Amino acid sequence: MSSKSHLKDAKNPRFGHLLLSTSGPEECALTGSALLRSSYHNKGSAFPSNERKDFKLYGLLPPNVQTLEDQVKRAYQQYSSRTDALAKNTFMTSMKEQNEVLYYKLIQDHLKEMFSIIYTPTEGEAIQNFSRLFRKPEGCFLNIYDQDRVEDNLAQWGEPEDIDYIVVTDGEEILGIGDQGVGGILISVAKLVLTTLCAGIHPPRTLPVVLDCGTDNEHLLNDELYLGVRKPRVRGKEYDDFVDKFVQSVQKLYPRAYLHFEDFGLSNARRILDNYRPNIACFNDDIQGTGCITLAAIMSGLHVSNLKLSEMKLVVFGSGTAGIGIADQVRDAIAAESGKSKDDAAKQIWCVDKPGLLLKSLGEDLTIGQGPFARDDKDWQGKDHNELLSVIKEVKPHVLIGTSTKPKSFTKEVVEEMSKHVERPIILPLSNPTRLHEADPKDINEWSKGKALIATGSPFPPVEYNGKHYEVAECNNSTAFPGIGLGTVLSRSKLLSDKMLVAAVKAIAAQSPALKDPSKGLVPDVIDVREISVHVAKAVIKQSVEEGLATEEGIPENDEDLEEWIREQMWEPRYRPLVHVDQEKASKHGRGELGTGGVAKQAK
Ligand SMILES: NC(=O)C1=CN([C@@H]2O[C@H](COP(=O)(O)OP(=O)(O)OC[C@H]3O[C@@H](n4cnc5c(N)ncnc54)[C@H](O)[C@@H]3O)[C@@H](O)[C@H]2O)C=CC1
Ligand SMILES: CC(=O)C(=O)O
Repeated sequence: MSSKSHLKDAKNPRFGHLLLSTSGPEECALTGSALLRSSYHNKGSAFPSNERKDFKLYGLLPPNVQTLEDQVKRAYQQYSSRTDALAKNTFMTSMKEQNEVLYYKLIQDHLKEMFSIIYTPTEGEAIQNFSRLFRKPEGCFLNIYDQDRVEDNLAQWGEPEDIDYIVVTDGEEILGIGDQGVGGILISVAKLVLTTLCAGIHPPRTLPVVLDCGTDNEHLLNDELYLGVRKPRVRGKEYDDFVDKFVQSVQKLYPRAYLHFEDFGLSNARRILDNYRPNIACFNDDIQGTGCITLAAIMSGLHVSNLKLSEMKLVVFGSGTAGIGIADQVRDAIAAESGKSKDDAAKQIWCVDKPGLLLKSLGEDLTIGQGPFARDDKDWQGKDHNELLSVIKEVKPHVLIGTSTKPKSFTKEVVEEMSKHVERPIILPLSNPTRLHEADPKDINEWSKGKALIATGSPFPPVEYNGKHYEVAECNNSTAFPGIGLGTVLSRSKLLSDKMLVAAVKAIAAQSPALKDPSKGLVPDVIDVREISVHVAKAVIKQSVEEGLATEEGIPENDEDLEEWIREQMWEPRYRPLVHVDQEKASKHGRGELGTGGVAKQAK
């Protein structure tokens, strides 16, 4: 377990109200080797001599004092010596356990290169191998067979004001690789790493959680080293009670925390979101985050094609959590832009899944999310609706989205058919990991003769046609959820409303490089994501204030001040001076990690 600091609210001289502290000294009661083992406070070879003296570190470190930059240089050499992606990922996990500031600084300085290592696709591999690679636990493990302990287990992470952001998964539908049981904890960890990297959410104020409900993954059930509950997944009332117990405990213990649901299975994701959204500030990334980033990509593609949302026709291939999340977001945006009813707006969207086009006659086989998009059977009588290609021929869509996990399903024929009817087909194969993409952007580009506007779920290199280069944007919810979370956390919004999400989409779309140059990405590049997050957070905060949902009192009214206020509260990886406090003072803060360790309240 690494220790965490208690970041106190501080007065900002300029605005005169409370801010999360990002500067100034941090209090720490740990000394000697306990301090070196605290990943949040550890500076390793960068401890300055005064801190070596005050914190009893002499003799525990080699004599030369290094800068963070020196450390990054050394760590990057070590990272580069690992030859395969998974080995690089495990190296980074160890680095995080040893020194969080160095970990975040190393990634920040090599963001483009390391993003796919610490996130999809390589994190997917790490999750699949969780029980084999396991060395040190991170996060909160809650067990459906131990429901009475949920509140106590969660209470170990601090006092009511200590936690801002929780990511929780039940591990059922991870990153396109299905049920990973308890290994899902690593997606909660990875998404929180992104909130820090991309939006400056303070690492010690976050909490990754897995709800271990068993697994239906036979491979894991038969693996003698599997670390989770080795039983089939619990479903039905017992599952719902468990989720509810968790949510109620979070509300009781950490009433300020924003709850991010991640990678729940198809049958639960939407139900859970619909259930809690009216009452607490919560978010489902696969539904809403994916919906937001994809709508932003569509909006910038439509801008290039000079087309209005209300004229656009969209086919979604793979109508599960992400596909329907996108369909919802697009439908709502069409309705808002055109004044159409949601039902009429839904008529611009055709959803395809395993049985082919979703038709009303599928009845109870349709999920609650799919229902509103199912088409009248009579409109398709005598027409082939079983294959994607025939649906494309009939509908002649402007936009095709893949969230099916079916690789190579956007065939040459499909892409050629789309290109026949539309000047600039917008084609977004979003399934992760890379091997599951519905098509390779290089092929889409060739088959459409350079006309397609493409974005993908995982990173791809630029493509070329007739000597011209086209950037392939990564359309991944990682560009959306950190800024949405930052805005909701900073405004202490009671809820995350639809309008706050729309505001976020507009803020992302407005920053899309393709607006200025159509050969550039349809959504902003990850390298710019911190800046994008400031704009997204600003839009979210303003909307929250407008709807009377924000409870933070000191939000500046004017745009420039608001931006500065946001930036000042974003955590950055740099060493802050440490001030030694005694155990007695530390325990007043309620976080045991300020003490010498071994206290029940000691956090991660
Ligand atoms: N780029 C991004 O930001 C995101 C990408 N994704 C990716 O989208 C994919 C789907 O994720 P979820 O929606 O969470 O999974 P899901 O399991 O909820 O949905 C997948 C859907 O595809 C359907 N499907 C499977 N095989 C099919 C086939 N042969 N033809 C037509 N439909 C088929 C399934 O029946 C299901 O409805 C994953 O690969 C995931 O990594 C998900 C969220 C965000
Ligand atoms: C990106 C993401 O959330 C997924 O692939 O599921």
